[in-house]
Amino acid sequence: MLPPTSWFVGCGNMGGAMVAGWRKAGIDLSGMTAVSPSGREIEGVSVATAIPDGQPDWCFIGFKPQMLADIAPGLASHVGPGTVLLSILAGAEAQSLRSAFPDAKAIVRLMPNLPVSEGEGVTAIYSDDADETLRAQVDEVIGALGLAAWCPDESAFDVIGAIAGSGPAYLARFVDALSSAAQDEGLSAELADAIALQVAGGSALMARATGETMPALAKRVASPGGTTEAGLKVLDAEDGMEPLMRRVVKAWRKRSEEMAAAARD
Ligand SMILES: NC(=O)C1=CN([C@@H]2O[C@H](COP(=O)(O)OP(=O)(O)OC[C@H]3O[C@@H](n4cnc5c(N)ncnc54)[C@H](O)[C@@H]3O)[C@@H](O)[C@H]2O)C=CC1
Ligand SMILES: O=C(O)[C@@H]1CCC=N1
Repeated sequence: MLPPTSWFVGCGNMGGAMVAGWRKAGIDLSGMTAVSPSGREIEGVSVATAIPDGQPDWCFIGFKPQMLADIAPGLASHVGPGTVLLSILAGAEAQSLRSAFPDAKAIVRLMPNLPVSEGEGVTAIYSDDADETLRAQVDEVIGALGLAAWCPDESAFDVIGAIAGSGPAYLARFVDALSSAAQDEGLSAELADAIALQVAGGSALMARATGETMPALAKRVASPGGTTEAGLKVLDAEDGMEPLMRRVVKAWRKRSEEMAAAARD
């Protein structure tokens, strides 16, 4: 579980979701301090408005990637040879983090997504210097938030980030588009939103329970020559869903590479 002392420097949307997930999983957070300039209360952890004295066992960083160059110089002396640095910053590569925190015991990159707050998240994990003991500890702590996926390299880490880290936003757009289409056909916004979300949630739950593949699920819904098939023809067209998602992931990767280059400077 979490070591005796841990800090979460920059505990906003995403950091707060991780804390909520650990709370829900019953993880002991008594040794965790969130460092947050706003001083906003975060249930379950103590909050400091400035970096405290000392060096924690683990130091999570969860501020915006663009702030790394501003925050790291003041934080680095607190990340000593006994401190593991765990970063959720998109785009900041292990090598850049190592330069910013040269004394860290190990550098671990995490790419979580917001459903960690419900214990239903996906978190990509990468480290090139964590030993077996640390890997097992990280596995346990991150595994409490949902699926924990260790990546062999940062390229795989980026792919998981693209589909899981950002995935809730992409899925939100799909569900919203389904609702908008229903509203165009005359349903009220309230009913259309509720139905679109129930379709997404229900289908995901069913597929996970049965282990059914997505093509098999679609086939089971679409009667030959029926209404679903007519709709699927639009989604399956040459300029349909798959090429669209490929463009989405390519745009993610391009932006991630730009951010990685900026963090290297
Ligand atoms: N939102 C998401 O779904 C995901 C976000 N991430 C990563 O998480 C990080 C944070 O993103 P969000 O939580 O969405 O942003 P956010 O803006 O909600 O959180 C950033 C937090 O950093 C704090 N902060 C600002 N200056 C600070 C300072 N000098 N010292 C300490 N804390 C400071 C802010 O008060 C805020 O609470 C980013 O690096 C992003 O790449 C990663 C995966 C998913
Ligand atoms: O949009 C971002 O850059 C972060 C990384 C994944 C989700 N949010």
